Amino acid sequence: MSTTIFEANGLCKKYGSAHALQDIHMTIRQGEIYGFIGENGAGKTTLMRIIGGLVHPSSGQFSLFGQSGARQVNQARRRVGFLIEMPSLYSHLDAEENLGFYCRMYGIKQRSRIGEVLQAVSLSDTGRKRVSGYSLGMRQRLGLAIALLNRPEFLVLDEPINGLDPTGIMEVRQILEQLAQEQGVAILISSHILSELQLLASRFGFIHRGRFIQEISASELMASAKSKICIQTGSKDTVLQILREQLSLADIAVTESGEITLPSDSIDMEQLMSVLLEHRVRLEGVHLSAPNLEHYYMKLIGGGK
Ligand SMILES: Nc1ncnc2c1ncn2[C@@H]1O[C@H](COP(=O)(O)OP(=O)(O)OP(=O)(O)O)[C@@H](O)[C@H]1O
Repeated sequence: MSTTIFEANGLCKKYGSAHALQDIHMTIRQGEIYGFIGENGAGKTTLMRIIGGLVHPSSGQFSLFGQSGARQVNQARRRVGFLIEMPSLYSHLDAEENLGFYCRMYGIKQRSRIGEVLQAVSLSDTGRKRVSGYSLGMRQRLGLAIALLNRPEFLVLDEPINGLDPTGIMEVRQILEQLAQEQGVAILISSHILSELQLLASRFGFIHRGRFIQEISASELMASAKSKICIQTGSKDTVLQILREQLSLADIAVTESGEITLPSDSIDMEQLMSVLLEHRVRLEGVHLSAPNLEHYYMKLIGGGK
């Protein structure tokens, strides 16, 4: 079992009488990418702010790198990189100058680190361009570069792929995967883009209205539901008849959008295709759908069918 990096025990945060977080228990281990999922206002940022020392819990405890005393936790925070909301960027300065400011703030003397993090987030070629001319995606990447400056062993990233285009999202995924796999960095990441989190994270924690409702590993997610064959066709009745009567298949369903689904292990895909084509049915699409984080989440919070 790898080292515990962060552990929360009964963490609560109240704003007035409103609970932003209630009785949170969770553990994040070295080298894992932990996807933190919840609706707007669920409490994700609040937990991250607690880790960053920006907010104090109302009750409960947490440890960081095994440290739980206030002074020791503060020391331990030096080993963490944070991207919580957008960091303050000086818009009249370029990327290098902004990073230089944070180096001074963190007491990082090694100037070559600036070039390394700029390269890591693909901003090396921005030259003297001022941050005021940056796109949202470039600002996000500069924010990530700031979080990487201190060579963190734990990264806390609140919606780091917000505003990135598909290439930017893929680049960030590659950076994070590399950090976790090659350097054993633990990563806590929140995002509303669940399809991307599913590609990235090895474990998922679900929070709903301030309560931690479930945790599941990537492999448990894959085992949570059978993958399905999905058929889109203009000859729905004929296809249903073939599947039920000729192929004697059970467990066939029709979705609201008219797609026919059946368990992928009930028939060989090639056999299915050849029978359907033999009957000259009009096929608009046939694909395999794997268990999906979005469906899992919707079901979990009672929003799915
Ligand atoms: N400073 C504050 N004062 C009062 N209430 C707050 C404060 N900060 C957060 N809250 C409340 O705490 C709850 C949790 O907010 P939080 O920002 O942690 O949610 P979130 O899961 O990060 O949401 P989002 O996905 O929108 O970022 C919300 O109801 C929010 O309104």
